[in-house]
Amino acid sequence: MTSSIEILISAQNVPNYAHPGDAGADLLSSEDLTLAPGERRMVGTGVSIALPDGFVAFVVPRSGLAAKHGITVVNSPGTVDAGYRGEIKVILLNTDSQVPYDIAVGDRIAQLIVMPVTRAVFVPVETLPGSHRGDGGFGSTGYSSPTNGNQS
Ligand SMILES: O=c1ccn([C@H]2C[C@H](O)[C@@H](COP(=O)(O)OP(=O)(O)OP(=O)(O)O)O2)c(=O)[nH]1
Ligand SMILES: [Mg+2]
Repeated sequence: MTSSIEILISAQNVPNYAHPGDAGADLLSSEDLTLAPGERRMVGTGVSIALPDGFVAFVVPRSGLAAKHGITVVNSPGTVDAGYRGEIKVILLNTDSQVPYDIAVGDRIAQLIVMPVTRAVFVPVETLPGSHRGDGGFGSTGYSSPTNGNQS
């Protein structure tokens, strides 16, 4: 069962969840523009929100735009802090090297995911406690299926 919270919003177009249970509510462009091949642009949404303390909103790409047109969000996930009251902007990138992409007012350009967030109290120490993984990372476990014995 999906939980929900009320979020105060000031918006020309309120973000909408396309289906019950969707994690992302679609953000609409407040501008007409064309993204040239390879162009990066900060695009307005006309949306400002007042997130309750203890929540964050992430601006993330739409998979359809990415798969069909190579349009992505450069800083994905874009972080909207609880205290931010400005307009949510989407930093779009046209990754296609040849085809421009037209955006009209009202087009769904990205989606917003609201999540609870935990703040850390960082405690500096000389030595960290050990762990099974240790400092292995960046492909240390290999790439093929771990069941076929080939760890390369
Ligand atoms: O995709 C994004 C990312 C951020 N923001 C807004 C909300 C966020 O709270 C604020 C600052 O974002 P962030 O902390 O990622 O950017 P910064 O470069 O660290 O800026 P600042 O110094 O203002 O924190 O900008 C957006 O509207 N869209
Ligand atoms: Mg910041």
